[in-house]
Amino acid sequence: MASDLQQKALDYHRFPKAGKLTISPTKPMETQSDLALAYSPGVAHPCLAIAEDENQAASLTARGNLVGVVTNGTAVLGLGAIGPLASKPVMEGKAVLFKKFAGVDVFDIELNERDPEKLVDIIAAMEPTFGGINLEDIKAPECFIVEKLCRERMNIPVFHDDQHGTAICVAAAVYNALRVVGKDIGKVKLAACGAGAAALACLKLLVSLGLPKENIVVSDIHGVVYEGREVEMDPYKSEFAVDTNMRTLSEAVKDADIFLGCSGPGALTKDMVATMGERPIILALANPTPEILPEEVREVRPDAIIATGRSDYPNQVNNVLCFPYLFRGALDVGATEINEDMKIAAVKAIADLAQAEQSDIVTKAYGGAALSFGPEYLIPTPFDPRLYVEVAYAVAKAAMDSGVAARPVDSLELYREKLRNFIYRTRFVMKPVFDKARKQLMRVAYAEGEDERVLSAVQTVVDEGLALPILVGRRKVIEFRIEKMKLRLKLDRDFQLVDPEDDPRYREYWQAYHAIREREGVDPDTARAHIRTNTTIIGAMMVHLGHADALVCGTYGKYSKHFNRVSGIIPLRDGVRHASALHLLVSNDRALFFSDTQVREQHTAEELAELTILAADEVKRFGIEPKVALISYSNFGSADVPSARKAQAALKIINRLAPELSVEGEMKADSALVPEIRNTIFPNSRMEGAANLLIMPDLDSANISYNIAKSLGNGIAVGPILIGMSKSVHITVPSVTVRGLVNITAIAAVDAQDHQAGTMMHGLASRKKRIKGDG
Ligand SMILES: NC(=O)C1=CN([C@@H]2O[C@H](COP(=O)(O)OP(=O)(O)OC[C@H]3O[C@@H](n4cnc5c(N)ncnc54)[C@H](OP(=O)(O)O)[C@@H]3O)[C@@H](O)[C@H]2O)C=CC1
Ligand SMILES: CC(=O)C(=O)O
Ligand SMILES: [Mg+2]
Repeated sequence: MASDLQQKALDYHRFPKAGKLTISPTKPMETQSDLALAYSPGVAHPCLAIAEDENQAASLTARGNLVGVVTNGTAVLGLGAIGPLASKPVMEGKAVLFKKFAGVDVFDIELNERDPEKLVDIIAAMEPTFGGINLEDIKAPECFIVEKLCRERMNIPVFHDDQHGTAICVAAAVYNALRVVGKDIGKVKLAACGAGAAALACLKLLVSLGLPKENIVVSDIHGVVYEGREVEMDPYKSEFAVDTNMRTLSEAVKDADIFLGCSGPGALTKDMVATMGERPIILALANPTPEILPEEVREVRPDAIIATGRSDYPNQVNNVLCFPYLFRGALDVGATEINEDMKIAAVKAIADLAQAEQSDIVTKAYGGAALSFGPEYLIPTPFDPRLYVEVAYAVAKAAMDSGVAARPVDSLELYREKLRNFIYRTRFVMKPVFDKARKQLMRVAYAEGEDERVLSAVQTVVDEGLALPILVGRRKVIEFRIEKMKLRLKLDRDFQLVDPEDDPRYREYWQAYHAIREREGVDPDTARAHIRTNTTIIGAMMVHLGHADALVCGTYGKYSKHFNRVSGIIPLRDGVRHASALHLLVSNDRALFFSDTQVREQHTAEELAELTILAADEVKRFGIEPKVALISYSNFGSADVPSARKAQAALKIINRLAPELSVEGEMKADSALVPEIRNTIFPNSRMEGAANLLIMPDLDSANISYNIAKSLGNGIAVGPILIGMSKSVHITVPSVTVRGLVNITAIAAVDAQDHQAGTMMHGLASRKKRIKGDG
């Protein structure tokens, strides 16, 4: 297992390109004119503007979003002083986390310098380069000096992540854990193992939150840090020295309510844990190997609440929950430092997220109800997209309130909106769907099982544990292509096969198919021929007969043909008149849904209203609150054209059937997407902010606008998602990519789960019944 991880980690870093980072330009450099602007002579102008007013650097260069992750490699994770070069993978890792989780750019700087004062000189000299400095893995006590002097000398945030990032997450976890066990922070006893950067900062923050200092006993490698100790002491440790006869960690741990480990592997034993107080809280945070493993704790103390720094156990208390978002907030308002108010704001935001009542949207975003506040969920998971919004917002606000924001935002509400937009990029957009798909594996049939894109996608589906694939296709062809493509797929282990040329269910399928379609001109011979030759029909029959939970088809041929075949077998959902298709486009700053992009050429007002409600339900599956705009050539009655009248009528029906929906119209696309434009012409819009679901008047406009948006931007397309069917059937398009097939598989799987559980969103039938009931 360990060597498997080792090999995987080495391969991950080595291939396809060495390391984890690259630099990519944000401006075009295609023409001579670009060259003249980016470099000499044009570049002189931004230089002179900054020489005149240094604040201009924030808008003329990347500095305002650039953080230096700086180390000297003296306390690299729990690996010790392995040196600056060996620390580089960790620093590149931090850089990737900054970028992926919070859009912050990072240069990782590994310095060959152990002398704290010289280190400060080097770091301070880099101030013109950066908007902030994240000190990393510099050992105590030098790190305290480095941080203090840098903060004094520099006018940008300097933050030692191992101290304060860890402390913020620990404080949030302890605060929540105490709530779970019903203990008072003012009365608990804490034993700390490790008296370095992380441990001492955690203790300071906990004391400032009300944990009495006299209730804390700290140990390091030499045992308890007591008053009068002379071995390996420094002023920072001395602050926590207590007047006690205890000399060992075992003595300190006895009857303690909390163990805080920021030391090294295996420092806490089962025997020690056995002596702790009732319902002990154990934070074993050394990385990569904690002070004790959760399973060892459970052997002796099943009543314990356990957190580690690792991602493979529940309750990952790791500074990754904090540093990307804290810097996001600080940079966005040009904070000159990170002060106590900003840290406390981050603690509160993180703690509140785990405790927050989860709306059905958030529950869906986490793939079901599993994550509810309690012993196994004290603190949000690192992939929780809400961290980005809530922590950055809280920190930016605290910076502004405490007067350290050099560039305060005009409106905190608009700022929050901007943060929300960031997280809805594909990684986050698809994640809730992927998580839910993994929870209960569905059997997904692929009608074009011989297609190489399908085979590649199925490899990913198997690797990521998203579904149980069933390939429809000829055995020989599939086996040959798997071999040729060097895939690792194995029949029966990884996927099931339905071979149209040789399947024992042939007779059952054609007879059932004939029974469905005998009054539509399908005689037994035609039924036999269809089942022998048409894989979409086979796939749809599998779903109909319960041999598969979902169908994915459409990698070749016309959408309408696939749709006609599928809809001849799988009826519409109760209360739905017509199926429709939804496309999602995820760009850098937003997730935008378009409907109906594939199915019907024209819609009546009633049909438009119904497809809007169904599409909005689908949007909620992504954990996104739909904001719907009915798009037209006309802006709120500015033109008397049929599409405008249709949208106006549809809006009335939607308001009656789904009064809770945030929907407006009719409006032009720019009014929908740019609230400032809409507000000047129609200030009383019921839908606030930018729309994320665009309902187009007809198929042409939906498909054309979606394709233009897709081609112009660098957005990632998801879909089409077929909505309105009574079972999970999804028809993709011939241009689909492998990633697109993986995405639609997860969507089909989740759709199938909801159909099986009967948890499709409110639906039209129940809405219509309710309206009738209301009279
Ligand atoms: N989960 C998280 O988010 C984070 C976890 N950490 C982890 O915390 C640990 C310490 O990091 P950091 O504070 O930056 O490093 P420092 O080098 O500043 O401090 C390490 C401290 O741990 C003590 N220590 C080491 N091994 C043992 C042991 N076996 N028993 C008792 N004490 C021990 C050292 O004692 P002495 O002074 O006597 O050498 C020192 O006091 C690392 O494992 C790191 O991975 C750190 C930051 C964040
Ligand atoms: C997480 C981290 O920063 C550490 O273990 O050092
Ligand atoms: Mg660290």
